[in-house]
Amino acid sequence: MNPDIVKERQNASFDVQKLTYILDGGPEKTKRRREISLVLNDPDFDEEDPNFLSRSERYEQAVRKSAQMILKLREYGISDPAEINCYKSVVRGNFHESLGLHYVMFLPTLYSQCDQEQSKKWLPLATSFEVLGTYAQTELGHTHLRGLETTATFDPTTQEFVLNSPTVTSIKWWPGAGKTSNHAVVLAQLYTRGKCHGLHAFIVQLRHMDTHEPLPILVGDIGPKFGFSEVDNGFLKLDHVRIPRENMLMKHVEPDGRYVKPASAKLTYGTMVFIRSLLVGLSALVMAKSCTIAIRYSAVRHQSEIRSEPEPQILDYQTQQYKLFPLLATAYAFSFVGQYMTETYYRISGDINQGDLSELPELHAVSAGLKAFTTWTTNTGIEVCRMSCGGHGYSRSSALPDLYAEFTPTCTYEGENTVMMLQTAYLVKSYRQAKAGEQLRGIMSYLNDMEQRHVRAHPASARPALVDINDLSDLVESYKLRAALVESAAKSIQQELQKRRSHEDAWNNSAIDLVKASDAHCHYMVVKLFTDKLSEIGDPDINLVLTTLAQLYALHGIALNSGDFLQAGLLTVPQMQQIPVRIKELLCLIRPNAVALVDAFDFPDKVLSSVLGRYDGNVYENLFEWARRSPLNATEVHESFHKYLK
Ligand SMILES: CCCCCCCCCCCCCCCCCCCCCC(=O)SCCNC(=O)CCNC(=O)[C@H](O)C(C)(C)COP(=O)(O)OP(=O)(O)OC[C@H]1O[C@@H](n2cnc3c(N)ncnc32)[C@H](O)[C@@H]1OP(=O)(O)O
Ligand SMILES: Cc1cc2nc3c(=O)[nH]c(=O)nc-3n(C[C@H](O)[C@H](O)[C@H](O)COP(=O)(O)OP(=O)(O)OC[C@H]3O[C@@H](n4cnc5c(N)ncnc54)[C@H](O)[C@@H]3O)c2cc1C
Repeated sequence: MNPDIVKERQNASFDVQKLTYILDGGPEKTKRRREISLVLNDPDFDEEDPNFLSRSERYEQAVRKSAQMILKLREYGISDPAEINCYKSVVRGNFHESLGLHYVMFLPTLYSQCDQEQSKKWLPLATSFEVLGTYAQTELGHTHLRGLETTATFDPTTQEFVLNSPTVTSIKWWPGAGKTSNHAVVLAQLYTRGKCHGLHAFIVQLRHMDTHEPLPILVGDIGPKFGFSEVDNGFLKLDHVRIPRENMLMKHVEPDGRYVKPASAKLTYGTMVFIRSLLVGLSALVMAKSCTIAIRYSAVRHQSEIRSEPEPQILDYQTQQYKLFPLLATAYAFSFVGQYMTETYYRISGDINQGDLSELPELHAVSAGLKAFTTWTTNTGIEVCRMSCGGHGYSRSSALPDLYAEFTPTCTYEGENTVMMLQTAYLVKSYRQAKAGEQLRGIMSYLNDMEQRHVRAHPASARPALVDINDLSDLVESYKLRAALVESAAKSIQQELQKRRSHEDAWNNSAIDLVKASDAHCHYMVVKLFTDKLSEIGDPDINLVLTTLAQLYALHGIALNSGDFLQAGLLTVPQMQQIPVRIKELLCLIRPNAVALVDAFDFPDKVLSSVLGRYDGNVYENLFEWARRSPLNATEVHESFHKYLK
């Protein structure tokens, strides 16, 4: 064990184990997660470091691992979805799996959209993995749902739907598992009795069940990408492919071609809402991994000097702390927001299953906004962690390049982040409702008293100081009032309308304000949820250290967005000047606990797969060992010498 890291752990002011329990949701859950993590010792999962393999080899290794996972899940009798998720995230490490789409999109779509008869047919096939599925929605030319071109036309004479990709732009593009799957949920515009009824989901068989040969359908892999090398993102061109009427999910077409409206057309989009909710938790997980790597490495790396010899740990540099500790605070904040998002998703989707759709718009708005907010922040955060590790952060052995490459598409997939932020229509609508005197409930209720508070551009000196910057509840209140930026967005729309612009143009001309308002709303939610969580934590030592992190998270966010807070007169200039001073004090308070705080995330070394983030801190000898395994070192003299240099 590296002596620096031993010393760091001795300095901790709280019980790491107890904090792990809080993150997991209780000691029982930690125990079970650790039991599941024992799978890492299973020799059947021994594998080559993917960084030393070609793309095709990586795909093959991933398929083998996916198949092993299925067998092992059966062998160990793991069937609870949360446990399956835990098991898979341990085995997957920092990479995706080729059967991922089957689990996260195909199966959930079947579960939520099959009627009884369809469930009876498809669920046994899909849960036994005879049917391997993907989710084919995006097309070469469009992702915007109303713009999708693939058609499904009902033919009452044969009781079939005819699926067709009429143009190049209508070819399905991106769905994972282009080579792996034999079925797809295909999203297509439904036509019956000559009328279009919008997007609906259909189950389409793509490949022969025994030989895996494609049916008369063009299907394949779209080629190498920025990351996602284990995943065969695919293309799919359907040329008048016929499927039985029973393959339409939620069956909205009667045998005579009559269309029966669903309770809400948006139920077809449910799987996207599910994944967006999951991505909030994934952001927390990846931010936590990145911080673990960068902070442990910063504790064992010595460089340069502060006073005179010996060289200090780089974690003692104030600037290093300023790079990493706000991200550490963010990892904690997002962990609690992830828990909230999961609970909210299951609560509201439970109501939806019972026929109560009243909270569907809120679930959509919250999951879309938080997905965008947390993935954007994490995406930037991983890169900060990587650069804070200097040159060694650039080596794939650090895992940070892979974490970035695998995570960055979360800002794009499942709804491009700007587009998701623009789903703030809901916020503006809520604001208008509140203005008209309606009492809002839930997370939007803060808009009820906006008219009284009148938060808007104001000379800061003209307003009384509202905020004690050391008081978290005051900071939450400030974020809440800043979230009233939605008022500016609503006003911008109003002004545009007064200029006789159409509603659509008024919307587009206010889009920057709308995204800002949405971002401020999400930021408020994160600060509030983090602060609320503190009241649940009884252990005084843990409460203290998490309060310090929450304060850092809130104040750092204000420092980054000082213009908003000053403009709205929420903070005075002298208060603003105190914030950097307080942030520096908080960095000093967090410093002795930094390693313990990342230890509490409890990532096994194999899951981190990072030489820099090793628990024992023995970085250098293992870095040398890792480099020696590089395929270029397989022979002392590389063949290119004989071919070209000699
Ligand atoms: C420590 C923590 C531990 C935790 C650990 C946790 C670890 C977890 C680990 C797990 C690993 C997970 C990751 C795996 C990897 C995944 C692989 C990759 C998968 C990628 C798959 C994909 O990438 S798959 C394709 C996704 N492709 C989109 O995402 C299209 C976006 N584009 C749109 O989504 C629409 O285009 C857009 C813009 C809404 C306009 O929708 P539209 O066309 O209908 O038009 P409008 O805007 O007019 O909307 C009309 C009205 O519908 C309302 N509305 C719209 N959507 C609604 C909805 N969903 N629900 C309700 N309401 C909705 C709207 O709010 C309006 O409401 P209103 O009328 O009242 O105003
Ligand atoms: C790794 C990966 C895996 C994927 N897996 C799947 C899958 O399994 N199944 C599937 O169906 N799809 C999948 N996708 C596709 C993914 O869902 C889309 O790429 C995503 O929804 C974004 O759409 P787009 O690529 O068309 O981007 P575009 O929408 O073309 O975005 C390009 C730019 O235009 C801007 N823009 C677009 N519309 C607006 C607007 N209304 N207002 C303001 N700005 C706008 C965006 O902000 C962005 O800056 C995957 C994508 C990736 C990268």
